[in-house]
Amino acid sequence: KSSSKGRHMASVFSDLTPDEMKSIKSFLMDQQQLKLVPSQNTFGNNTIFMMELNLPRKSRVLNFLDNDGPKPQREAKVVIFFGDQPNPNVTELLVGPLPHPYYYRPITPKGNKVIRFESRPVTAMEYENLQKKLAEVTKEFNHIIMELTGFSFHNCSKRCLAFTDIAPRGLKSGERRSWIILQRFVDGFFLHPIGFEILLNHRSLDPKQWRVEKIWYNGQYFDSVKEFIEKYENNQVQKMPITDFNDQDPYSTFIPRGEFKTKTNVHGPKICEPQGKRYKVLGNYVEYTGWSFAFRVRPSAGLQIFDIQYNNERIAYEVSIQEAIAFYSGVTPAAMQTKYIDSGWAMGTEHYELAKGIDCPEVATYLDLYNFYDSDEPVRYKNALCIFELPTGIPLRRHFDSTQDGGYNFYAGVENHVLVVRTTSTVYNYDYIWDFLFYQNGVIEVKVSATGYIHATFFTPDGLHYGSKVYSHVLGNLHTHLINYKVDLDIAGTENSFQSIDLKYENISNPWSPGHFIVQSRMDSHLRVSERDAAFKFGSPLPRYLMFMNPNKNNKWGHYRSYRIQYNSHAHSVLPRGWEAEKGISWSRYSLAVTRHRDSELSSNSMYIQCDPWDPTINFENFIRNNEDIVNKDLVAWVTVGFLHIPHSEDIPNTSTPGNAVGFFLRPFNFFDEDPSVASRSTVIVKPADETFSRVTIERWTPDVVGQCVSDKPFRYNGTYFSD
Ligand SMILES: Cn1cnc(CC=O)c1
Ligand SMILES: [Ca+2]
Ligand SMILES: [Ca+2]
Ligand SMILES: [Cu+2]
Repeated sequence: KSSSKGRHMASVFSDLTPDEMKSIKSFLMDQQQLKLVPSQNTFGNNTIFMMELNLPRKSRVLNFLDNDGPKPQREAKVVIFFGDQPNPNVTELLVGPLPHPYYYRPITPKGNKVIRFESRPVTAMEYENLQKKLAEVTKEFNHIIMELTGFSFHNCSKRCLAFTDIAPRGLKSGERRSWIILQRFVDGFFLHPIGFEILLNHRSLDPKQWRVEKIWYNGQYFDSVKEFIEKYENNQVQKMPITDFNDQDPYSTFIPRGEFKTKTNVHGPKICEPQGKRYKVLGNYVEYTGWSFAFRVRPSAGLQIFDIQYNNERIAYEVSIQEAIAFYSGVTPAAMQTKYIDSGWAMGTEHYELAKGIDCPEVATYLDLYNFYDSDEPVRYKNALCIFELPTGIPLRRHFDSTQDGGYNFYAGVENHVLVVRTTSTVYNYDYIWDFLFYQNGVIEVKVSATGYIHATFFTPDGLHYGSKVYSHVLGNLHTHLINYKVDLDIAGTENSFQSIDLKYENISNPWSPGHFIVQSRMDSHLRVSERDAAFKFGSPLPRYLMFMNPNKNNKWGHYRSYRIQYNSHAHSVLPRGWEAEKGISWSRYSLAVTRHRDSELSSNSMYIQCDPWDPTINFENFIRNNEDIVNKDLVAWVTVGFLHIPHSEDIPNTSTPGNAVGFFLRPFNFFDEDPSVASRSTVIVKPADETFSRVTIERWTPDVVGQCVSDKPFRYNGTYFSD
């Protein structure tokens, strides 16, 4: 397929353009019956909250991609906040056709469930009101906050307070009351809790009705502001003054301090492309070595890669981020309540500009992304996605064929390069770096690295059961990060089966020494026939080989063509099955679950679960409840990776990426007849030209001289240990 055809095909997955967003908005605003008003109005109005591409059904897309069928109609999914209704609710509308829409209809959630108004994500307008309310309610005890901390919400100049609201917002469906942590508003304010946490009920559509329900200060609970003030004045409050703040202290900042043994005040190595780019980016379509694929970035969860092909053969229809959660523990009410479900914070829209040379190499291709989320216009996020080719610094393959006497028969090696597609999500304190890597040997790596600031609470001595003290009065709270991915592999077609392989010991008579026994391992393969049979709960070991295979297609050697899912993860579940908020993240019960592909089971995530995990709009458990047959069917793997994070002093000022990356590989297993990287021309073969090894012949398929950026000397090789 030509690059221009590839680009045309990939456009079926491309995100809404700013022009499409504008025309959808003006079409909907013209629909009088919807009574839509601009989004920065009050809560009691009907507003457009967000819009995104509505993916066409897979069968229609495949008909377009594979059979020259018609291009599926482009449609959008638009989320409306219906505040101006007797029963305020959230409704999703299907709007089309694009680019000039003339119809819309509600998308009915499974089981006709109404999306409760309380389950909507918090908007900028709600935050403005929360900020105002906090200023208002703290006014009454501002003198106490000042006395204890020197910081305030009022006339505060360089000594202001910030806040972090945590979620879920209550204890049962229909509630909207958030614990709010007060912090000093300085660089890295997440690391500056001052000891106050406030429970604010903000369910009412009229912010005047919002009420403080509880105050927590340094280990004590109070039912009202009045009770707190009275007890404080009667010396019934355990005070923990923290007025010794020093604004020269770099603690929570990125400012360098200390010295290394060797200097770092000149540039380190950089990536360069001496003969130009070896990949193509055409809109949302990418070609690199044998690979081609399409991508999009959805507002809730971010990057999705589609139609991944190697040598014009599809390997996966979709590999995409579904959800990222961080569930915490602690002794303060905010810490014990924090169960972040980040698609509910629109992590797919929180992709800010990538810094050249730090977030991605200088030479990367940078693309802008557009969101229509909690705004009245498309908003451009400049350089928010990057694509680059990276030398991994380790050979893809190599061999030094020694003669064992100081000489050699040949040296050969293949340079290892990988194409990376990267976005980031800064979800308040945390920064996730999302990578999809394409290796030349047919391997795909999917990886998330966590960095940013930890979520910290005020230190009280009992907090030490739930984390580490990382500064005076600051506890880094333990939490588990879990990330769920959808992996819709289509191995040599859509009809696939799923098999696990592990080893079992056998004890057999030794055929070459009667009376002795051989104990060895033997493959123990297990075809998984139903969804339950292919749902692997955390707590039981995951078989080591997890294979998507096509039982109708063999490679040259008679094996079923397969791809293997290989984990790089240290995850565990976060709550007992069925316990309250756990119902909203039932995918997290399983490290892996393989289900039948259903267009009605497009995602495991929903933006509404963070604010209502108790009665979730999507329940992943329902995907496997009907325990469908999965032999020779279109299958999807739901992969959960993650890690336990017990913060420690080296998380100050930031969690760093080394050791904090998890993910998985998709590796060919008898899919090809040999390693497809044999097509790589980044290969060098060296052979001695004579018996004295004084001359060598070098075979290579790339220019002799790399070019200025690495060295202006040609590649040389000797290989012996007896010449210089
Ligand atoms: C406020 N918030 C929501 N998610 C995060 C990052 C994960 O812990 C922070
Ligand atoms: Ca099913
Ligand atoms: Ca599939
Ligand atoms: Cu963490």
